[in-house]
Amino acid sequence: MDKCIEVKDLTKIFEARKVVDQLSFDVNVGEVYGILGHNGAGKTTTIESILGLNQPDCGYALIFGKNARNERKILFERIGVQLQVSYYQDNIKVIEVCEEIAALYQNPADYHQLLHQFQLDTFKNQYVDQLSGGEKQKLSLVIALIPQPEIIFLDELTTGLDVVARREVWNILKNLKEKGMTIVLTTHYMEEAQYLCDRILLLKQGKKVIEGTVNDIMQSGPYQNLEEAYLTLMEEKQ
Ligand SMILES: Nc1ncnc2c1ncn2[C@@H]1O[C@H](COP(=O)(O)OP(=O)(O)OP(=O)(O)O)[C@@H](O)[C@H]1O
Repeated sequence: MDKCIEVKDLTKIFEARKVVDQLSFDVNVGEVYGILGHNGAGKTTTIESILGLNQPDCGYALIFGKNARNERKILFERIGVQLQVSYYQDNIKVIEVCEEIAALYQNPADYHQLLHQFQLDTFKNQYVDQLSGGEKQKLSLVIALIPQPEIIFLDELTTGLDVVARREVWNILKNLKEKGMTIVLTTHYMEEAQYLCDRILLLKQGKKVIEGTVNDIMQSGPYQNLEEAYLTLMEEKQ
């Protein structure tokens, strides 16, 4: 299997505390890879290191064999990103954000179609800061998909979505996976991880607890479901 992301001994220190601690893992092309862990486990920091948004103190992270800090321009066209906190210009409308983002890429997706797919048609002329939390989440996924990326990074994408919207997003992500897209996501929803992820990494205080398919993780103990496995494994590794 071809790997498109390689993380090796990644360590990030904030204020003398290792929030990511010698973390190593690979993501294969076409895989949905989920990073799970309690609040503050280091999930976002790991993604930010991979994306070159922070400088690791030790180790490295590569996308398509390249360091995102040094080769941002080359990687830019190939990656879509949705982060937990998105900043938009003041007084900008949904359609204007999409136009601006699309203008940055050589071969952007048809954002009208994406807005339609995410049922955001009716909000095209609404100001972004007037959108509900869930609508903003959906817009952030539209924006991540505009580059027609090969890999998308989704940081708690479905947090704040209602049950129906969450399932719609799951189906969209399944379709993207079927078309060969690689997806790296973080989530606090076990059901979501179980439904979407080919492999899962459990992270605790920046360290790998276990990595594998849902089946691998379930078979690592006498667990009834993924949530029980998660709670037990996270508890054990004190
Ligand atoms: N710029 C920073 N300066 C200092 N500490 C930071 C900084 N960024 C993150 N941290 C700390 O690093 C730890 C890991 O944060 P991170 O955002 O990666 O966690 P997370 O697993 O994504 O959590 P959550 O599930 O709550 O989103 C936290 O304790 C956080 O307070």
